[in-house]
Amino acid sequence: MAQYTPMIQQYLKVKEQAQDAFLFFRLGDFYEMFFEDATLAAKELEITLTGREGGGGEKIPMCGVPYHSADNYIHRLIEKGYKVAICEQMEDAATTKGMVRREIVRVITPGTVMEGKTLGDKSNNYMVCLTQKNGMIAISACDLSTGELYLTSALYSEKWLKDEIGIYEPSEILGDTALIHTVKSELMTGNRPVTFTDYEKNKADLVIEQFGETVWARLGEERQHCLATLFSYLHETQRRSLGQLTEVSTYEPDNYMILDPFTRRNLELVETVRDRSKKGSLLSLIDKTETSMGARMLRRWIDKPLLQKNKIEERLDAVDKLYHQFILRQDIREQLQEIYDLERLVGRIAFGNANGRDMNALKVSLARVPALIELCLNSPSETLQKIASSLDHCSDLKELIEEAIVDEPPVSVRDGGMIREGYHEHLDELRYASVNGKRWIAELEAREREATGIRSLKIGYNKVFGYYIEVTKSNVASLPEGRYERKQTLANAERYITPELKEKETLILEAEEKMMGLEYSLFIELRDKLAGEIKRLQRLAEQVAEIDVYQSLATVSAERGFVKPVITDAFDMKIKQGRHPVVESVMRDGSFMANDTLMEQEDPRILLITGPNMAGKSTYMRQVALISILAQMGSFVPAAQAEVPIMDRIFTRIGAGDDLIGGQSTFMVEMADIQIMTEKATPRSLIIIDELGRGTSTSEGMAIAQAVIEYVHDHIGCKALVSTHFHELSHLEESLSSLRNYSMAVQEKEDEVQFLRKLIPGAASSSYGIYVARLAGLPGSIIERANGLIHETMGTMDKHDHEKNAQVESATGREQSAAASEDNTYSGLSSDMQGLKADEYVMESKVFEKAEESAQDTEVVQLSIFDEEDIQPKKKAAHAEIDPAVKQIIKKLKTADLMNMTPLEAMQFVNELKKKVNDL
Ligand SMILES: Nc1ncnc2c1ncn2[C@@H]1O[C@H](COP(=O)(O)OP(=O)(O)OP(=O)(O)O)[C@@H](O)[C@H]1O
Repeated sequence: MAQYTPMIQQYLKVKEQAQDAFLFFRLGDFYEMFFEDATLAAKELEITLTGREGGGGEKIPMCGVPYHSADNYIHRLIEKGYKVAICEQMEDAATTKGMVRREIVRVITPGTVMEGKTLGDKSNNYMVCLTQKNGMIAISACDLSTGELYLTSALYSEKWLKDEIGIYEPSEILGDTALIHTVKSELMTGNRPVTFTDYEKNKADLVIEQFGETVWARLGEERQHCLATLFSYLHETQRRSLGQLTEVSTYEPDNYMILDPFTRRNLELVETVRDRSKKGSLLSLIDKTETSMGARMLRRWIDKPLLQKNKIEERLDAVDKLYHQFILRQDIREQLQEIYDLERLVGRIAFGNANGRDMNALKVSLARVPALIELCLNSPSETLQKIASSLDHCSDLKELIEEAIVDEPPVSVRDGGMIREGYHEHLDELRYASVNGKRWIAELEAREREATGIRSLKIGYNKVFGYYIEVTKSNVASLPEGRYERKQTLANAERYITPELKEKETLILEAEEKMMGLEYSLFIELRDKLAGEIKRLQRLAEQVAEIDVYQSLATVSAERGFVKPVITDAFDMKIKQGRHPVVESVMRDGSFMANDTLMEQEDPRILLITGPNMAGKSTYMRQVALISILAQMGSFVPAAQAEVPIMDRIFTRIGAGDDLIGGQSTFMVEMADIQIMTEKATPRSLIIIDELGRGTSTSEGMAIAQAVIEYVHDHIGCKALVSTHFHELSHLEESLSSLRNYSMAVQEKEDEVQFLRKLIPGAASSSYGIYVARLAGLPGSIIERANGLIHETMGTMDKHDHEKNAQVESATGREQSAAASEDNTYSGLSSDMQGLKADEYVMESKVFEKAEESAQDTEVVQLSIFDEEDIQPKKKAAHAEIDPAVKQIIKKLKTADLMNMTPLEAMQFVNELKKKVNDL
């Protein structure tokens, strides 16, 4: 340390307090960065890296950004997930002897950013804090820019933790090291990077100071601990009081329908699976809100559909009343259009970084409130009337701003020009002095021109010399001697001052300085006054948001022909002519095929849907889920008629290959999810499984699919929609009393297949995979070859007449090998195993209920081999001895009781064996 200059020493001392952040160190008009900060910032911000003598001989890496354009650079770093600590000069450099004191005044982090582009137009920016205590996990989520603060807790469950965090899509997560470690690898959040901070300090007194003893005492211990941790961090980074956090909204996780991150994503509730864009999601379809706080509230409603019938009905009633009132909706929208983002405006006022323009935006917004109240009071909706009659006009606050702030104030709050004339007497006097002084100067210019006869003489001003008289060089000789004191020589001109000019200058500058100081303090006084009324303003923002959401839902429902659902406490779901709102919206008018849904306690409770690829199975299943979600959030639904029971959870397992996360295979993820489903689903849940078991071999996949369906049927007893490409599973209809086969209708004409997109009773007869492959434009040679293979298989199957095999065989190469082998037993397959070290071994296991011939329980093992070149099974020479290791594995498989294993166990067992075969 000693080798460095005092300034660098000071830098290093401050930097110790902000080790995980870039330190923006104020030096005059610049924020400078040094050492590693400088090297990295130069790279990230694409600015020049220089060096500075800092003592110790070597040059210290340095880079800097101008104070006036720092915001832009700060936000670029924040967007990349970094933190930025702002270190300011705490003393006036001009009047301080020695080193100016410097301190960190705020640490801006991705979760605490209050301004700038980083905050998307409408969406929230949450920071989430995770803690655990007494076997409970607590989560608090805070958006400093809007003043929202949510708090909840539950018994320790990793699944719940991930589900809940997924809803907030936080940009920053802090708290308990172990919990952070748990969520870090698998977090399903939006496109933004997430910043993680292990943070375990906590300060209860900060929370008590913020919300009072009573609120504190009402919180459970684990929640207290969580808030105390969050506030400790906020205090450390923001270093000021957080007036915008006026309330803590606690909630119980089981008050809302549970939608895990996979389900939210699969159903494309807020963004699409393909490119994670908002466009194409359910939210973007139903978002006709006019205000940002309305848009955020709508998003919260989608994230957390309600479970209480009366609350849902209250919302539905408001939508219903507006649905039928086109003109009223228009009028309400017109008022809302003029209302700015109240939550963020108010947030900035409380935080202390609102400027004159923010004040005026608030004023303009408040001006719309009386008309909005009037409209709602006269609406036929009791809910809207209720909101309107409790709505606070805040017109006193509007008047305050109106009296104080000019119509077009500047951005900066320090340069004056904000306060209206007549607002403050002394300010007016100072202004008069300054204006008079300037007028005097203008007159002086005219007088000097006349006295000297120099027409081009002018009076100018700069920061260094103040006011001066400027004369071009060619006219200097005409100046009278003695009166002018030369101050500056330019290429073509000379600049002079006179004692008279300097005297006036002092008066003007003093008045201006005082004026700016006074304006600033008047502005702060007004801002503080408004900040003191923040609760009223926040309540107003929330009520405006709610009105906005109702008009949005009503507008969409009317535009898209949605109907009011009947919410029931019963079990049955009855949808007539249901539609997928988003798929329908992108289709030409009328071409979407509506389908009914009927699911009852007894029969049918589970719909097993077969049908070719592209037939519309996924669309159908998703539409049922979306209708439920829309209904429970209080919206109309895309159907001709709908009776919707309240669901506690929608669970979807859609086997798309795009959900590879954390290095797990799709199949592993699928199985882990199914395991959670078996644990969590209740009779009031809706389960949607699309193409279960696709990620593994046919026989395994089908065995698992069957076992899962049986489990859902016998042990969970909830509604389920299951689509499968295993047509063989349709036999389940015979053994499971509440399961019915359905399929998506197709029409065959000669060589053509037409998808009718109609759900019909009964299983599909064919999968038309090859037809779809042709539609997708696969080369003719491949299509021909595939057709050939199918026929070959069919021929072999006929020959063997293996009724039991009909369950497992499909047109893939693997199965052909097994079917074509002489016998599906150990000895029959043995010949295939010889000399195939270089080939891929694929092993499949299948348990048949009963071997018909032997009339006793038997396990049949199939081992088949692919040749890598053409994925075509090849029979190999049958002489050599079987490898003992292979024998062992086969034995193990033969004795394994696969059917009595849980799906996860079965999968692990088979994977283990596969690995052994591969290791041979
Ligand atoms: N009810 C419908 N009316 C009109 N078009 C539909 C309907 N349902 C689906 N489609 C169209 O068919 C396409 C395929 O639908 P979907 O993905 O649901 O089929 P799928 O049977 O699940 O196919 P796969 O098994 O290949 O996933 C959709 O993208 C949509 O354009």
